[in-house]
Amino acid sequence: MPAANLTAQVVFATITGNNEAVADILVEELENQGVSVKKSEISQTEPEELQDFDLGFVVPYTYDEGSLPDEGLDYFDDLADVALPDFTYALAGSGDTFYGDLYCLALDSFDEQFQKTGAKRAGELTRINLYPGDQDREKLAALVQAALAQVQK
Ligand SMILES: Cc1cc2nc3c(=O)[nH]c(=O)nc-3n(C[C@H](O)[C@H](O)[C@H](O)COP(=O)(O)O)c2cc1C
Repeated sequence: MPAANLTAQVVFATITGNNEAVADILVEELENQGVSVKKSEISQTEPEELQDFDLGFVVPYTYDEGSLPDEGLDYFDDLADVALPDFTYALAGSGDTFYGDLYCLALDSFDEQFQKTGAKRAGELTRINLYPGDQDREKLAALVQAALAQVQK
């Protein structure tokens, strides 16, 4: 399937803007590949919406002691009950390396939750320290390529 016929949803959570910047890079990289993209703030999004797309990206921040975004808790809980057999998802997010083992832990939590849906992850959990820089853009471009390769298999 040419990428031009594919659709993707990019769901993000942010307080200070770093994760929206990550989401914007993903949107740009996807659109550069001809994918139609819908960007959506997590508290305004139902996980069932993923069923309307070929690919899903979730971009959460991590807060106190490795916690999920508060405003994303409903989305997170409801995600476990959505059937996404063979759906391709990918995860990226900004945290702060200062937090050591808790660095970007929300990505690990979302990965576990997605496993319950039957969806398959593309690429690695893409952890970004604070605001995304040039190297992060390269990592995010690679993540998009991995997701497109998986969905086009
Ligand atoms: C009170 C507080 C707790 C935080 N806890 C974590 C954490 O456990 N792990 C982590 O990686 N980052 C943590 N961070 C850092 C944020 O995740 C990081 O600043 C991120 O870039 C914020 O994303 P946003 O700009 O999209 O809101 C914390 C930040 C604050 C203010």
